[in-house]
Amino acid sequence: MSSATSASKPDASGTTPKQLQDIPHLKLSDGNEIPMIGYGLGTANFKRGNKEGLDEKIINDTVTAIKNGYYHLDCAEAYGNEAEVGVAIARAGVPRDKLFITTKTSCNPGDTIEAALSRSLAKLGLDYVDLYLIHSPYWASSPAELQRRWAEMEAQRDAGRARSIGVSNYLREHLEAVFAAAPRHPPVVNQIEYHPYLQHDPDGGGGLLAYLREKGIAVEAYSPLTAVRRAAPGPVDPVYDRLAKKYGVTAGEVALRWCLDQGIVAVTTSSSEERLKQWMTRLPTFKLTPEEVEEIAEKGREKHYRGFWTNKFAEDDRR
Ligand SMILES: NC(=O)c1ccc[n+]([C@@H]2O[C@H](COP(=O)([O-])OP(=O)(O)OC[C@H]3O[C@@H](n4cnc5c(N)ncnc54)[C@H](O)[C@@H]3O)[C@@H](O)[C@H]2O)c1
Ligand SMILES: OCCc1c[nH]c2ccccc12
Repeated sequence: MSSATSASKPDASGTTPKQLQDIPHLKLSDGNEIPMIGYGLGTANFKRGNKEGLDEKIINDTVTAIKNGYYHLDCAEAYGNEAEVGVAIARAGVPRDKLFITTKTSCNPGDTIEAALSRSLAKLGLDYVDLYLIHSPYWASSPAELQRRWAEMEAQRDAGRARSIGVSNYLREHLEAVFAAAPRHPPVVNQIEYHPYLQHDPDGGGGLLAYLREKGIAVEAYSPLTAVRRAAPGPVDPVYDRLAKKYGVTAGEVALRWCLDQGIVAVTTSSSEERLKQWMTRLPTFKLTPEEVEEIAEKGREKHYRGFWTNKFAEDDRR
């Protein structure tokens, strides 16, 4: 099973806040380590339309995030901004081995994983990614297709072009299909929407979290701030507010800590430098007790909300 560590990544660039040393890392079942706060490029910063040329705002926001210690970047070919991220990585000047870069393949019909990863690496200006994910299982029409694609993912890990490989938005049934083929390199991560109003096991997910634990698959939570924003107001508000007051932080920081304190990586985002700084400096300074984690979970189970992979994506609420 993957486990949280406080392993630090000492930095040589001089741009890193001291607090980065305290951002926890999670040990994945393949032995690699992932920073438990990720900066997402898929909501506030995805590229709208088929715009030609580089979007300077995306580049600048990403440089700002990296310079504030967000060394784990969550990209995808579908976000249309890997070239901007590549420029930002080069401009930020942080050594490659200090960064943790994830991207995702859409598994478009007629495409191969090898070709998709080659395109992503070229845009990112990298020769490997730290984590390569299959963005969703919804392109597949049979278990055999999921198995064939997974074998292609394994080949990329063997080739050293993806240090770790995983999936996103997979339900238990999709993972069972992958495991039925006895993979040589099982998925080490499932990136899923996760917050108090979508805890999966009571959501028809068929014991997804328990299954992930059993298989040693780490959870990455995307949209961890849903209960303080898209789905607010709701039953967790008074608990978030009480704990925010207790720890001298914002409700958003309590929401992020709720993931970390369950050993779950939080993939969040913001284009506000002030907020990014606040998260990076304050998140390592407090911890929820197991009772507080459970209190939020219990209140969260009173409401259901899913923002992504419904028939309609969450409203565009870029901030
Ligand atoms: N794999 C997938 O299918 C998938 C789906 C959705 C998102 N993602 C990834 O996860 C990342 C994060 O997703 P998200 O944006 O939904 O995460 P999130 O829930 O953390 O929301 C982040 C947003 O909340 C805003 N915000 C932060 N603090 C706030 C506050 N106190 N009050 C109000 N608003 C506040 C931010 O400015 C930002 O726009 C994406 O960029 C993407 O990389 C992946
Ligand atoms: O991963 C976030 C959801 C998503 C899937 N495909 C996209 C394309 C653009 C922006 C977001 C998404």
